[in-house]
This record gives sequence, structure tokens and C-alpha cells, in this order.
Amino acid sequence: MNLHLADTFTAALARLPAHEAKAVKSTVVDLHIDPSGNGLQMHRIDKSKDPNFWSVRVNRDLRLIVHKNADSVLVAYVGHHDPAYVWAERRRIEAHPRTGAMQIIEVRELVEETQQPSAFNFESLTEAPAAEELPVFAGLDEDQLMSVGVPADWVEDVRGATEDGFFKLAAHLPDEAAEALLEFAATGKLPAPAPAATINPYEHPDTLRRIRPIADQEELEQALSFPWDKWGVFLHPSQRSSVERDHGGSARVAGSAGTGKTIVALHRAVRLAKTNPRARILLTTFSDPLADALKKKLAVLSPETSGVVRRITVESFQRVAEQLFQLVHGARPRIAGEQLLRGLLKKAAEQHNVRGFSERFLLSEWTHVIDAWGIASAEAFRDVQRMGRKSRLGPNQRERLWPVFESVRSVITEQGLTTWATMFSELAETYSAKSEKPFDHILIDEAQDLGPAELRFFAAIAPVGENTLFFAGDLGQRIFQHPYSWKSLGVDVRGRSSTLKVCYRTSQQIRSAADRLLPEQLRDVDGVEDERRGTISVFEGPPPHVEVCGSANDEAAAVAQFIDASIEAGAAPDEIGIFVRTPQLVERAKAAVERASNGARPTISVMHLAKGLEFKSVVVMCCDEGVLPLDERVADAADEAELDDIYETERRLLYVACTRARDSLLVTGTKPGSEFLRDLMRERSPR
Ligand SMILES: Nc1ncnc2c1ncn2[C@@H]1O[C@H](COP(=O)(O)OP(=O)(O)OP(=O)(O)O)[C@@H](O)[C@H]1O
Repeated sequence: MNLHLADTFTAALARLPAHEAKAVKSTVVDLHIDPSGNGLQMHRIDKSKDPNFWSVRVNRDLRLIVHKNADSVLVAYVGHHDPAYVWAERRRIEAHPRTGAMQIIEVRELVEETQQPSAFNFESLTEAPAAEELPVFAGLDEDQLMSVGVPADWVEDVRGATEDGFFKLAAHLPDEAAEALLEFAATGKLPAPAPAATINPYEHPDTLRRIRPIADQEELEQALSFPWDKWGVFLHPSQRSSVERDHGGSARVAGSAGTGKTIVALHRAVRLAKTNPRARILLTTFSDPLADALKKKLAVLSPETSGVVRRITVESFQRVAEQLFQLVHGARPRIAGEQLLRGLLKKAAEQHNVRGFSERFLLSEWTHVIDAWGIASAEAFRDVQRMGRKSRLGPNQRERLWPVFESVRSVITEQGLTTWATMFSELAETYSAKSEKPFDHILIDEAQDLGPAELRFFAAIAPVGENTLFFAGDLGQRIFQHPYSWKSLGVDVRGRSSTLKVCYRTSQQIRSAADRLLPEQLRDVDGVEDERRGTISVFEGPPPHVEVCGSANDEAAAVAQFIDASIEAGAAPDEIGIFVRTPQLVERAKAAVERASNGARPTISVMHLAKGLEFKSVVVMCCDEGVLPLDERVADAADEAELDDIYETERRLLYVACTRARDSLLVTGTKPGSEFLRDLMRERSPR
């Protein structure tokens, strides 16, 4: 007999206090040892319309609700005696007649009976709506609705639902049906029906997003250890397919912010480690704090007893290179930092009497062209395409600039220093020549910000073969790198790229406002498309608030009020994040925080460090004219093309900051405010 766990059970378990949860876990372990439940006290729940619901006694008060048939036991819920029985009486669990997926269905008429009119006005969904509130799905017939998994008894409610009422109704529908309908509301198209299922309903991809088979003690341990981390156990079918698909070459998963790309990379690393117990796996990301966050999440996926975690190395790009450098050279690299480089560039420009180029331009040209591409001669600089640098730099300008870069390079070398890019490039050369590679599988998160030298490095330390290089990233969040062709460096993900479309982090309201900052379709230099249309969020929240204030003082008052309201609504101080464009603006954020009445100290950071983070409430402050886009950056633009590029990057920065929010977002500035704020507030015409 097989044991399965449902997400309704793990969610209920996560709500119990520790001592009760412990008792529940031990009962579930007993069930796993003997799923027939012979040694346990079991009672059929007579009042349920579904005859397969049983209760299992945990202690005097707690009951597990299980759904039993001839060859499997599904642990569906846990709760105190009466509410647990009520839960089972109001549900049935069955395979959907069209899709074949197992669904946990709320019995339609019992939901209606129990709704509080203020919380969920059933009539408003079914009565004739006002003219401006037309039913959204009236044009879809029963057959179409059933094809996406709407349970038969909910079809009429869906057909009568207005846009406003739909989110409340969606909470009662199986996820696949709710998502398909949201996609229809956003794009006017219903996703293609899944092919008629001939498989076991428990193996259906939509079943696996809520009901998971438990193969062994280790899987059970993992599922029970972190019941609140739903992503640890239940994946969206598109996430699962990115985790499980084998690829003959490099592959990529894309998707807007919060669609679970990192979650896919984590699960995929664990899957590869489990499939090949000898494999050496690297999971890497942009920065040390993000690598630390990955380490913590990895622990959710693999109980220590499994030994899997030890075989997965989790480090930032730079830390991986540093360690391999030490292995090759027997010493730590001495890196020339940005401060030193700025100074050297300034001095060299003065020495060579090169004027008319800002310090920022010189550093950017050094970082994104000279160093990134390993330009070592005046000829190479003359001929380089300056990929991603949109401004045209004529032959005379290049001739004048070269001595500056050349002398900076010699000073670095004379001082026994190196740069990150040089180190990545040199290691790439060393490892390209070796047949023995340090890792069997490499998974790279935040891949949109990989520089050319880093990409070359990872390609060189990966072996040739199946599943060796996997990238997770979002072109819409590229804020550190200029675009360039991955293919020209031997990394080709064309035909092996998939896009996630369900956003788990950010409410529908915040996500759709942030989406207005970016084009609906993005394409990388190699032509790989990232289609963002049709992305949906799985929950609703208040609309984001954009406030352009009369003065910094008024802005501080608005921010303080927002912090107070967030705390009152239940956010812990560390669940509130405040982002500003530059380090100089941190003081303005601090002044606002000090005015909050509850003494809360939320996280304050520059937008560039927002990457990968998430908070319940977010404030993006100081979005003034001249700050977003930043005047200094705009002043560097050599021509229209480069100006466009700077604008796009600054927009993406604001997008990254706004999409760190789960439930509430406040964006502020002082008058007249950043021009991007108008996009954030603008209604996008229906797609
Ligand atoms: N299948 C899932 N079930 C529940 N929650 C999920 C699932 N997948 C992802 N999440 C949650 O959604 C949030 C975003 O996930 P994740 O960080 O992987 O997204 P991302 O696409 O990498 O985001 P970003 O591009 O902004 O870094 C996290 O809180 C994660 O736990």
C-alpha cells in the first residue's frame, strides 16, 4: 500500500504548535510503516459525501484525516477533533473526469452554506452583474472549462464570475483551473487542454503539485521537517518538468521575478545528486549572501541523513573561482578592488592627458570591455565589437584611450595583483585544456548577470555531456552586465530554454504594476526569447501605492506611516525592506524609519543588492527626477543608443526592487518624481 501526503495536510501541520506537530509526525511515521493503519484507531467519517475519508487518532484531541482506497492512503489533513471532521465532511477527493488529475474538491453547496456574506458574496458571482462588471468567462462553455480542470459542480459559478469576484472564487478551485482562468483573464486565451490522461491519477503532473507519493523514510522525514516550506515538496508542473528534464547540452530556465527559478535550480541539484551518487555538483549564484540563502534552502530539501547536501557545493561565482585558483596556484589571488581601479584609471588618464571621458565611463569601459573580454593590445581594442556597449567609440578615441588601459594593466601586474575577470579568464584557459573537470554538473542562479569571463569560466570547468550546465535567470533583471552572445562563447541554450509563468512571491496587483516597467517580450543577443505575457500570480493583495510627495519631509512621513501600518498588519520588522538608488540616499531612508512610531528597524539597502531577496512589505524610496534614472549615468551616455541602454537598465533596477514585495508595496519620490513612476501607475491595455 502506498502512502501519499497532500499539501492541505502539510499546511495544517505547519499551523500546529511544536508539541502537537511532534505527535502528528510520529503518527504519520506509524502510518508509513503500516499504511493499512491496523495498529491505529481509525474511524470512517460517515457524514462526508466521500466514503473514503477516515479519521486517525493522534491523541485525545488531534485527528489525522486520511483518504483510503484499495492500494493507497493519502494523509489529507490534521486538526483538532471537530474542525478536522468538518474539513473532511466538506470535501471529496477524486480524479477529474477530463484531466485525470486527483483533486481535493470543496463541495460546492457546502461552501455556499458557510460563507459569511461579507467575506465571500456568492450571489455577487451568480447574480446579473452591473454592466461594467461583465462576467469574464461567460464565453467559455462547459467543455472548455472542464478541459482545464474546473470541477463539474463549479462550472456555473466560474461562468458567472466577474473580474472582481474571481479571485475569491479561485481560492476554492484546484490550482490548475485557477491558473488557467487567470491566464485567460490576462491574455484572452485558455491554455491548451492537457492530453487525455491515460496514466495513474497519482502520477498526473497536476496531482503532484498537491499530492506527493512518499517513497521512503528519507522523503517522509524531509516532507515533515519543513511543512511550512511548500516549495520543498510541491512543485508546479512546469517547475517539475524543468527539474526533471534531461538535456544533451546547456539548458536554461527563465521567468519573471518570483516564478521559482531558484527553487527549480535547488530541486534540480538535489535530483542530479540523487540520480548519480558519485556526482560532484556545483550550485552557484551571484553573491555570497545569495549563496548563503541557497545553502539554507538546500537543507530544506535534503535531510542531513541523506548525505546529498555534502555532495553539492554551494558558493558564489567569485568564491568558486577563488578556490580553484588556490588549487591551481597554491596561493590566494590578490584582487585589485574597484576603489583601486578607479584611482589607477584616473591617474593614468591624467598622465596620458586624456580628457573628455568621465571616471565612470573609464571604469565601465575597463570593466565591460577591456577586462571582461581580455583585450590585451591596441589592435584588439581597435577591432573589438564592444558588445553591449551601445555607444560608438571611433578609431581616434580608441587610440587615445588605449595607453590609459595599458598602463593600468601594467601597474596591476607589477603589483602582483589581478582582477576578477582576469582570474576567471585565466582559469577558463587552464581548465579548457584539462580533460579532468572539478564538477560533473553546474547549476547557475541569477545567470542574467554572468559576465563573459565568468561564463567562459563555468563552460570550461563543466565536462561535455548530459545535464552539465544549467542556468536560471531573468533577462528583465539584468542590472550588472551588458548583453553579449553566449553562443559566441560556446554556450548555446537555444531549444533548451523554458519559461515559468506562475509567480509565487508577489501579489497579482504588485506584479502586474511592476510588469509595466518592462517590455512584454525580451530577447537575448542569440535570439532566445523570454515571453513574459501570460504570467500570473497565485494570490491577491492591495494595489501598490505610488506617492510623489511635496518634500523629503512629507516622503519620510508617508514611509513611516507605511511601516507602522505594515507592522500593525502583522509584518515583523525584518519582513520589511526599504530600497534606495544610491548609498548616499540611505540616510534619507534612515530618517524616515526613525519617524516610525513602533521603533521598528527594517532592512535598508541599495536597489542593486535587492536581487534574490524577498519581504512581506517593501518601500522603494527617493524615486526622484535625477535619481531614477540616475543623472550621473545619463550624463555618461555618448549617444542616443547608449542613453536607451542606460534607461532600460535603470528601469530593470526599479523592477527588481519592486518585485521583492510579497503583499504590499509603497513607491515614493519627491516632486516631480521619476518618470518611471508614471509607467508603474499606467494601466496597460488588455493583452
Ligand atoms: N512550487 C512552489 N510552491 C510554493 N511556493 C513557491 C513555489 N515555487 C516558488 N515558491 C516561492 O516563491 C518565491 C520565489 O521563488 P524563487 O526565489 O525561486 O523565484 P525566482 O524566480 O528565483 O525569483 P527572482 O527572479 O526574483 O530571484 C519563494 O518564496 C519561493 O519559496
